Amino acid sequence: MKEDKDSRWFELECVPKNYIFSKEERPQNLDSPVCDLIPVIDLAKPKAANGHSQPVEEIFKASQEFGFFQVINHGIPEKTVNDAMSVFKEFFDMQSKDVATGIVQHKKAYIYTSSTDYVKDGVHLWRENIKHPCHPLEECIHLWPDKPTRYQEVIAAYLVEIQKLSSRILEMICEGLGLKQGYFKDTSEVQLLSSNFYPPCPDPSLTLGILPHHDPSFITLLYQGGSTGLQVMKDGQWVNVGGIPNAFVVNIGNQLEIISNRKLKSVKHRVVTSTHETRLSIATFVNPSPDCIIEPAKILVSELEPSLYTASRYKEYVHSNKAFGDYTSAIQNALHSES
Ligand SMILES: O=C(O)CCC(=O)C(=O)O
Ligand SMILES: [Fe+2]
Repeated sequence: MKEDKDSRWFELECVPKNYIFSKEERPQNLDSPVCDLIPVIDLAKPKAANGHSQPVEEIFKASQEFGFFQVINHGIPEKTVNDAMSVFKEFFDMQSKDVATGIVQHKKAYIYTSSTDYVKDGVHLWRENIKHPCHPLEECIHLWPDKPTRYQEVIAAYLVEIQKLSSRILEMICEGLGLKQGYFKDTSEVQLLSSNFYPPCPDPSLTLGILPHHDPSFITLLYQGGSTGLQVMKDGQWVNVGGIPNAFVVNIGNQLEIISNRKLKSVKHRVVTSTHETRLSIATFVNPSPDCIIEPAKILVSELEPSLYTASRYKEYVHSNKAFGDYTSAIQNALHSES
């Protein structure tokens, strides 16, 4: 660590031992190119004269093949997104200056974890994170951080837009699957926000920003600015997702894989670090409501295509899979344990 007491945990010349993953878990081939096969879908494309509109078909194909796609011309104002990014930047900057900051803050209904959060066999991720529930929005807002002072207002505005965009995308997925319109309407909400700050790392070949995982959501909408670092598993290889400013990365989560009876894929992904780039991301999880029973849609099950999953209540699924990591219960119960 530098002598300067204002220096932050990542301002180092070498990676400390407790951030080094085992040889098997370390990323390899960090220099591989961006995978330009992951579709970038223009949501402003005109509707086709008959049949499905073009985005519906593109979204469906991408969700089958990659479980991931990016959307552009999505209608969320640039200012709303930029404001949210700058609030998170300020939030993470403030954490390092706040002497009272513990390793984990579980204040009100948000959970901040610093870089010294053991994730795997005593190894830390190269990141800081904040998570909080978002639904119902009016009940959640005042439980979020109140510093920076704009946090609650700016993030609420961002989530209103994300809710609209995610409903639109889910409707297109419905159409692609042949489910009736509004299939997800009353059972899906933007339930959880998780923002990550991944600073530059002296040796990215030793560290990870986030472990390989599947999302426990219907869909996840991720804003990553123009930065790189997100990798997706494709045919047994990690491939890089390109950084496109103003685009949202959308991925299919486990619950939609179940409902679609595996027509759509929930695909493993992770984040690797960079020597020179700071990555700031905002992930928003569109999840089923806690009491929703998740099972393959009846019309997608037949004698030829039998159900591949048994029904389970979403909240039970979340608890038994520790879907949101060590703080799963705290997150699920956040609204009822205000302190
Ligand atoms: O921070 C990122 O870019 C990835 C986040 C992610 O995959 C998640 O939170 O599930
Ligand atoms: Fe994820």
